[in-house]
Amino acid sequence: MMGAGKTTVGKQLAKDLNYRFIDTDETIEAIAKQPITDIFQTEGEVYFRELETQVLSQLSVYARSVISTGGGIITKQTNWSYLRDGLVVWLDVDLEILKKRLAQDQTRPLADKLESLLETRRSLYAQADIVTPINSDISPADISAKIIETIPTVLKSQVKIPNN
Ligand SMILES: Nc1ncnc2c1ncn2[C@@H]1O[C@H](COP(=O)(O)OP(=O)(O)OP(=O)(O)O)[C@@H](O)[C@H]1O
Ligand SMILES: O=C(O)C1=C[C@@H](O)[C@@H](O)[C@H](O)C1
Repeated sequence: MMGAGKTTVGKQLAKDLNYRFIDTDETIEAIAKQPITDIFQTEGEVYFRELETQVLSQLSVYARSVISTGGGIITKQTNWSYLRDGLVVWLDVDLEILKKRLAQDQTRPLADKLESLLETRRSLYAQADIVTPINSDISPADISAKIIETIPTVLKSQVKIPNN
């Protein structure tokens, strides 16, 4: 979700894992040579979503990478096939915390629909491999540590041990 801390926590996680960090929003802005707010205004959301899928499909083949995505990436079924190339993390931040973080921010075109977007998207976010609830002050370093701690359990549940 926008404002959840994907960039902040993602960068910390990449540092802790010694992985590279890539942000799909930043990549789209670099390719389109304009800010996302302008892309929404001039070309519309459907155009943005098409770019987003193409960027994700290219990035999903990268190994040893933390990829921070736009909060709406989970809304397209096609995107899930790319997301599943890695482990998907949902930063499940309380609505009140999100509202506070985004109150002063004019750079997220859909921020005024925060509450309804979260409600419609919640079940999609919940399909993540790792769900990290954030309902109080917790530092990006502590969130990153929690995610790393959970990885072996997730992998264990996904790996099928063959019969001898
Ligand atoms: N764990 C945290 N504790 C306190 N503030 C945080 C935390 N994580 C992020 N923030 C702050 O919340 C704001 C939004 O964070 P960030 O830009 O990382 O979110 P995002 O999920 O990447 O947003 P978007 O997808 O809309 O770009 C920033 O001002 C950031 O400093
Ligand atoms: O939640 C969303 O749909 C979005 C979040 C941002 O990161 C951007 O990807 C864009 O503003 C759309």
